[in-house]
Amino acid sequence: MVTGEEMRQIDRYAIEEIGLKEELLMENAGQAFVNEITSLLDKKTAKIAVLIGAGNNGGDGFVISRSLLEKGYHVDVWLIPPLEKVKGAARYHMDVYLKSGFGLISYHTIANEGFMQQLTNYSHVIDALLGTGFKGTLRSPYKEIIEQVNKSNCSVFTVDLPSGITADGTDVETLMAIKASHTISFQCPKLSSFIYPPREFYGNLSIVDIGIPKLAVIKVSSKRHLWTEEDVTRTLPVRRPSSHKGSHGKGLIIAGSKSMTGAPILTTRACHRLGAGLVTLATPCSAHPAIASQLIEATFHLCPSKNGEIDDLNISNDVLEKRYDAIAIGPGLGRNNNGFFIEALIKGYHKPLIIDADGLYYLKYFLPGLLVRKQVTILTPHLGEFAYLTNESIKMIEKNRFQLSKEFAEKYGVYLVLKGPYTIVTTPEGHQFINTTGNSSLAKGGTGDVLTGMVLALIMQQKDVQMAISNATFLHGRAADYLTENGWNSLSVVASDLVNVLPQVLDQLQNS
Ligand SMILES: NC(=O)C1=CN([C@@H]2O[C@H](COP(=O)(O)OP(=O)(O)OC[C@H]3O[C@@H](n4cnc5c(N)ncnc54)[C@H](O)[C@@H]3O)[C@@H](O)[C@H]2O)[C@H](O)CC1
Ligand SMILES: [K+]
Repeated sequence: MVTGEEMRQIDRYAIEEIGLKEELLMENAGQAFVNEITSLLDKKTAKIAVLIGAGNNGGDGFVISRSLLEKGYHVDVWLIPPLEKVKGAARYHMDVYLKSGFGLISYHTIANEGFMQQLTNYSHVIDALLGTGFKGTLRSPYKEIIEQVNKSNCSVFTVDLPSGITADGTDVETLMAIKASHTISFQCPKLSSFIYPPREFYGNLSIVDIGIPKLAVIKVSSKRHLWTEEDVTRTLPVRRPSSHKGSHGKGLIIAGSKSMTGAPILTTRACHRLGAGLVTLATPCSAHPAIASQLIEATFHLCPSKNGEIDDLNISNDVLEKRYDAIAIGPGLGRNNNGFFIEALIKGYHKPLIIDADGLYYLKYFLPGLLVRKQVTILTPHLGEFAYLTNESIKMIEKNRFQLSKEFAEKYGVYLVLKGPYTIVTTPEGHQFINTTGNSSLAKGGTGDVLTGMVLALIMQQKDVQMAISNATFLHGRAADYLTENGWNSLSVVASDLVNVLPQVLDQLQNS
């Protein structure tokens, strides 16, 4: 996962330090693009317009056009800028294209509105207008061309990233960009392909290798990575036959209130489902009867309640440390008391602590306590909770999810799980791991409570905290995908469905 600048540095390193010629990389890019799309194009019926800009994205377009024409596809090349504006590697490939005996249409030979008419002759458009070199606001005639392509009935394949989208996805205000059905991106996914709303313009995304040596990527040391199924199957804890319930962790969940009894049930069930050995639920005595009838595997620690919510934990930190390997606090806690027991835990419980939901509401007043806390602390806010914690607007967070979560995690020395499509797990050192599972069925109450229970279960069974969190996040999203792929309508998935299909999801992974 790279920014535009990091991609440029990777390119430069491959070309200048390793000595791969840019023209070669461009040839590889064009050929890889064609290999990826031929299965989607019917050679007999497809009529393809390749729209070519002035930079190297356009250069790719010349390689793509030459390759498709050599394969017998019906292709028209539309060169948008005047010929003399095409430079460098793009110029090299334009010359190769022309000397291979193929022609081009210069956009400037037709009036602007004529182009709209022309588009009706094509079934497909290949967008090689702008790539990672795009910045600022779209200049003419690209703006008009993009509007017309989006209005046409053509199916659009876009080269590297949709024209009008920046690689970093920061300026999401005035989004005028190519709406692609497929994006074939080179070597590394760009940040904007995992940020909404830019992501919506990519359509189906495939990443193709264009022969850039891994050393070039490592040298630029981008600290953002996808957390893939391969990472999960490689790192998920495997049960040892000799294990016993004590070896899979004893967790405490502090959650629930008289008016919110479902959240602690979801969190506790999810924690059991993902293999925790022993789970105790600390909940106000006023909520206990309603919850206890639903949870047979859990034990309880009853807390004095005020306003139907936990008023005090009524247990000392050193007893907590002796009894529990980790604590998760927050689901359904309520916000009507002072939450001082959370501050006491931050200061005095020297083992891993997960703070979620209403726990984050109180945390806002105890943030300085995080600056001195040395032990593992995991925060799992959604966009709204993170906006509240940081006093930023949700829009601001959405535009700068990577940067803002990195700054927060590094400042407070916490693992930050910024939930949403493409949940980002950030470590205290600022490494970021992006989740790629899940769907809109997760956007409803209770799903966050389930994730909290899953994170608690795995951090007690895996040494590496980031891997445990990323695995929990992956499985959580994969449960939602499992449901929608097996007949559940995404509207009707409820949080407890996620918990119920975890065995199948684990089974699918371990047998994949
Ligand atoms: N390793 C790789 O990823 C490779 C990538 N390749 C392709 O190269 C482009 C990046 O090429 P670059 O020349 O840097 O820029 P672009 O082609 O994206 O665009 C520059 C071009 O666009 C004009 N421009 C910039 N901003 C605007 C604007 N707001 N409005 C209008 N026009 C604008 C600018 O003037 C330039 O003329 C990358 O995406 C890949 O597709 C290599 O081909 C192979 C290796
Ligand atoms: K493009």
